[in-house]
Amino acid sequence: MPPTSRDAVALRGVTAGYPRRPPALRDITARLPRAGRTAVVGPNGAGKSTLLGVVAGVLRPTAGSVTRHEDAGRRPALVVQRSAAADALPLTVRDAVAMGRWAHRGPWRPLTRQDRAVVRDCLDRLGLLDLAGRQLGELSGGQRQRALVAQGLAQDARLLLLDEPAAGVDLAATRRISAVLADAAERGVTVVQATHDLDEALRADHCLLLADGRLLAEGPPAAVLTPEALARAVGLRR
Ligand SMILES: Nc1ncnc2c1ncn2[C@@H]1O[C@H](COP(=O)(O)OP(=O)(O)OP(=O)(O)O)[C@@H](O)[C@H]1O
Repeated sequence: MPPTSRDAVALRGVTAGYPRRPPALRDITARLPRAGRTAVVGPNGAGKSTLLGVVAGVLRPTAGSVTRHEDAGRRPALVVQRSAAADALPLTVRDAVAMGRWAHRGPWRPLTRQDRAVVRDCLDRLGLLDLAGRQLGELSGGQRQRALVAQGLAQDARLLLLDEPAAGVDLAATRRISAVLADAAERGVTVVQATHDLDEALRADHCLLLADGRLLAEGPPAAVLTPEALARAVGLRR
């Protein structure tokens, strides 16, 4: 089904990539349905992170267009995988989540009572209240990952983009993140997540399957993630 204005985001013929490299995405036409969860699936190097960057507006396509239909002046929230730079900063978990509110207040502005309530709620939803005073750099990988998801949630964006939010996270935390994202979608947020977890992808409302920078299939996850399509994606079948 081609993209329509009822979708949160429409990509049309998008080609994008990095300087002096062949395109990481080639001629992608796809839709991201509003107030639902979209899973972006594909092998390493398929272009999932690049697609999230293009949708977030941090990477400009070299051809084609990305239309975000429900921005209304609000920036999308992009949750990337943990970075060494963020880990090195002297931040508590609460500080890191509070930075999510900068999207509303501007950097370094004092938080309002409402901001603090949002931060507390996001910490609670990710099971981080007990860790709120700890330094981000002291957390385990999975705990830090939850803190980054909480920071994304605190931005209160209409469009929440997450790059493998459950990478390196244990089963209980994976379920918690999944439930938090489902809840956000029910509240009207358009949630898009890159994932290698096929069970998680099957819980989404919509799925994009990428391989080698191209869109192999798009639609309901169960229809997209067939054994044949997955074999094609990893190059086991033409
Ligand atoms: N900053 C960058 N500079 C140059 N090339 C990059 C950069 N980031 C990604 N690439 C290249 O773009 C292609 C797509 O990478 P991308 O990170 O989007 O894939 P992915 O599907 O997210 O992979 P993974 O599952 O490993 O996270 C790869 O060939 C990769 O080497």
